[in-house]
Amino acid sequence: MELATRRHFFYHGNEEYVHERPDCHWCQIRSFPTHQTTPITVVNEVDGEVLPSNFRFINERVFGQGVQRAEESFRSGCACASDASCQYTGCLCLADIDESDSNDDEDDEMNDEFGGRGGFNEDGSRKPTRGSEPQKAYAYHSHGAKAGRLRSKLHDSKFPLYECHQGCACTAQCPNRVVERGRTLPLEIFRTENRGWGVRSSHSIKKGQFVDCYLGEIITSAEADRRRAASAISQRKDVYLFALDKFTDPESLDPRLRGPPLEVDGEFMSGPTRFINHSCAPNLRIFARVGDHADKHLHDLAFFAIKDIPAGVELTFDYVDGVAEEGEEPSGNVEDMTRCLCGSSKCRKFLW
Ligand SMILES: C[S@@+](CC[C@H](N)C(=O)[O-])C[C@H]1O[C@@H](n2cnc3c(N)ncnc32)[C@H](O)[C@@H]1O
Repeated sequence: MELATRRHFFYHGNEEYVHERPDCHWCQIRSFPTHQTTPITVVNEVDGEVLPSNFRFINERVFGQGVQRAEESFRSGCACASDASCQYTGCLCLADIDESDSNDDEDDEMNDEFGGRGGFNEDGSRKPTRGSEPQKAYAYHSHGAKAGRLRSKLHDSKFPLYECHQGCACTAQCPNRVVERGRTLPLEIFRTENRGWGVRSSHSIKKGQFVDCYLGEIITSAEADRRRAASAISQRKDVYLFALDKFTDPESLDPRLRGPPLEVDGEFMSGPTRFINHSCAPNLRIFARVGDHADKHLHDLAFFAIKDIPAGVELTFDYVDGVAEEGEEPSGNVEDMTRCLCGSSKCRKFLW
């Protein structure tokens, strides 16, 4: 433990050191309401390194300059009288879908969850849409042992997840509020042997289970470009910047969706997911999640498990998901590229 942090750790209650609290990672983590139930912890059993002192833990996203939620008058939610209704087409949050799309299967494999009846093709691609809005489907298993987990057909897809939210008539227990309810797992940031910090959980995680969101400062694309240009880590700055481009469409009637999209910068303020490393054979994937449809330009980035993950196994995602193919030869000068140390048999050898 860093000397200053060590002193602070033992004397954080002492008024003399109260000014150090905002910069103390331990105080930041400890202040979160989830600290008692699903804490974030930091361990280093490898070397003397501590988390970057210019990094701050946050538990909700921060809006940068020029970034705003939709005005109240544009906001809307479902009017479902019971939470159970939010799994069906009558729910405004899933409104554009055919009756047959909203099936209620308990088990994908047995019932072929979307079974050709729903809004998805066999390869996970979306079926043709009616009108300009894409169809929406209830993304989670509705009951049984898998309740609340992402349906298997979505694991390989790029579909956004449409959830109920605070503006809806349903309750906070509505089954279609998985991401909104937040992280339900403790996460540990740990020092890896060769890739800096990584993340794991002391709990086993089931395939389809929600893990956490990628948090950070939401900034305009102009500000993101400015930060890229000014960054001490040059093009690697991109590893902390995620574009909120799921709904970007130059022809959109909504000017906020015409692009360029907003971006999330997690380098200096974020949650534990900012420390998740890359693997060419990952156990997590990121999905765009929408609550209020008026806030599509601010959609969430939600990590879900795409495999059963035993307790203590490192959590990883593919940094270039869908861009790089297995066995693809690296383009560019290999000397200038960063070697991938994921260790998987499917390793593509380079990060970028
Ligand atoms: C988003 S950060 C992940 C957390 C990081 N390990 C840390 O200590 O802050 C991304 C950086 O982690 C390292 N990294 C992540 N995955 C890696 C991998 N598979 N092989 C080598 N380095 C990796 C690279 O240095 C990369 O720039």
